[in-house]
Amino acid sequence: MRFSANLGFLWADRPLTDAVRAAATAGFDAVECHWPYDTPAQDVAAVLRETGLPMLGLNTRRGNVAAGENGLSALPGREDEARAAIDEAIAYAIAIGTRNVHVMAGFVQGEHAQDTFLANLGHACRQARPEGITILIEPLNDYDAPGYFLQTTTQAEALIDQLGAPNLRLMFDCYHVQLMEGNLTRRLTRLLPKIGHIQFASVPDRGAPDRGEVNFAHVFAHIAELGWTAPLGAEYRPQGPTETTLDWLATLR
Ligand SMILES: O=C(O)[C@H](O)C(=O)CO
Ligand SMILES: [Mg+2]
Repeated sequence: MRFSANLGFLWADRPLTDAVRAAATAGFDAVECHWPYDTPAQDVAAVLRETGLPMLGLNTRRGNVAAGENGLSALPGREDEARAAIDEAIAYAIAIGTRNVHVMAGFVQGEHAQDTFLANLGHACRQARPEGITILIEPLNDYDAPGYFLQTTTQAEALIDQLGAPNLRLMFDCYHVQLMEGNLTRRLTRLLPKIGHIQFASVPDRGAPDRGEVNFAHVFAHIAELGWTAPLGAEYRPQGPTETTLDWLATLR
């Protein structure tokens, strides 16, 4: 199994460039991040060259974070901002060689939200495709992100089918999926052709994967049996310094 350190949570107390170095030292095979925009892309590109780690993915900006926003792309009336955030994310991804951009939907419900999300995703897929970039959508659980537009893999699958863009895929975060829908291994098997990236954390406390209600040794073995070889994203909140939470890296590899 290969693993990617999600630097939105792991080593989140360090500048992004130092966090990349820490992930390389700890033995990760790749990194991914949430919102890298405060760090110049050329600095990130340089540290990725230095360490040899790929940055697998990044997110579009959330909007007005102080006002509690968590993405713009399903918000009716905010299309210009949403598309600017998408274009910015794709440009940043190109600059650092990242192949996945997660387009964040936002807190909103309803039919207009669905139409808006589909239209903005269409824009994202069209912009990203010539660059070889995949657009990801990720269902978030309703306990941590109440009212988020995209909450289940069933909903994400319907959106992917409806848009029909070859470079639109599902970010399957085992943590969110277990909380909302469960049945992880059957769901991974069925959805595999539509999955662009897989993430994990213990459930329900979003800690390291060697605890909680999900047996990740079993889930990871199943993912390997399915033929998935890309690094899996460790997106958990370390309780204490990240280095002290990495025993699982040796045992689950
Ligand atoms: O929270 C998550 O699971 C995400 O992967 C993310 O990118 C930020 O919401
Ligand atoms: Mg996630």
